[in-house]
Amino acid sequence: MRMIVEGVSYAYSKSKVLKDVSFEIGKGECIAILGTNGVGKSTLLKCLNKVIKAQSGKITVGTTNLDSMSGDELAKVIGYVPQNGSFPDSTVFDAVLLGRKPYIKWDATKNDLEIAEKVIKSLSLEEYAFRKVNHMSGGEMQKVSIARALAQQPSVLLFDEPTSNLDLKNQLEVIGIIKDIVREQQISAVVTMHDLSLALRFADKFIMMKNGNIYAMGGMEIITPENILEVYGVNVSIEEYNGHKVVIPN
Ligand SMILES: Nc1ncnc2c1ncn2[C@@H]1O[C@H](COP(=O)(O)OP(=O)(O)OP(=O)(O)O)[C@@H](O)[C@H]1O
Repeated sequence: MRMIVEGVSYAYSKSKVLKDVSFEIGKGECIAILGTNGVGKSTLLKCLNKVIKAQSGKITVGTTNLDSMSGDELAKVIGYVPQNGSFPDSTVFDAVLLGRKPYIKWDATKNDLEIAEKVIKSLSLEEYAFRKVNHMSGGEMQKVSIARALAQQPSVLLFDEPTSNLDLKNQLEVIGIIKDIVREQQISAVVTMHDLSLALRFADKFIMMKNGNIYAMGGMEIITPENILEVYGVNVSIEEYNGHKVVIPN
């Protein structure tokens, strides 16, 4: 479903973090949100999921304004994977099944259990399924968080640095899975990222943030040494290697 973000602003007490941010995400699109530490990427994701309420602006998914949705309605439409997700004291299977909560009326149905099982398999978490989630490593927990959001089957997925705790193989695997799901199910994903080369492999669109606003937005063509210097203050070269663009600090 299409998500339209119009003029979103947010301040924590007096410090303005987001200033009039507007953009759109189409079906089947992955957008990478880029920018320095503290620029407001996580704050933006939290506003998109109503974890915090934007002080001005409007966010619509399909034709529905987020403000008019109940908690369960919102959870069926938007899945959010925070930077450091927390879990109740449960097994991995039950933690993933929690993603089905907005759909469950009394007890989980066969369909809910099958969805949880399928998602666990797709993220290669089978061998952990009956382990306690709170006894897992940071990277394993990050995968469980992602699995829980996928089990929710939302139209828009929001990921806050989904690869920050993952090793190289898992980074590529998780990014690949997100991309495949977005394409196959024609949903949308908004992903904050620090690794520009990984973002270039993954995203269809990029938003570069600076000073609480969007500095540049568009396709791969906006990831230029000039924009990177302006946004991150670092001189880089962008080279092509094996068909992939990579960002190399000079
Ligand atoms: N709960 C809060 N109360 C007050 N200030 C906050 C709060 N959360 C974040 N901030 C401030 O808002 C600004 C934006 O934070 P945010 O977490 O959105 O940045 P970010 O771009 O996601 O950073 P990072 O890349 O380091 O994760 C920062 O200056 C941060 O210190």
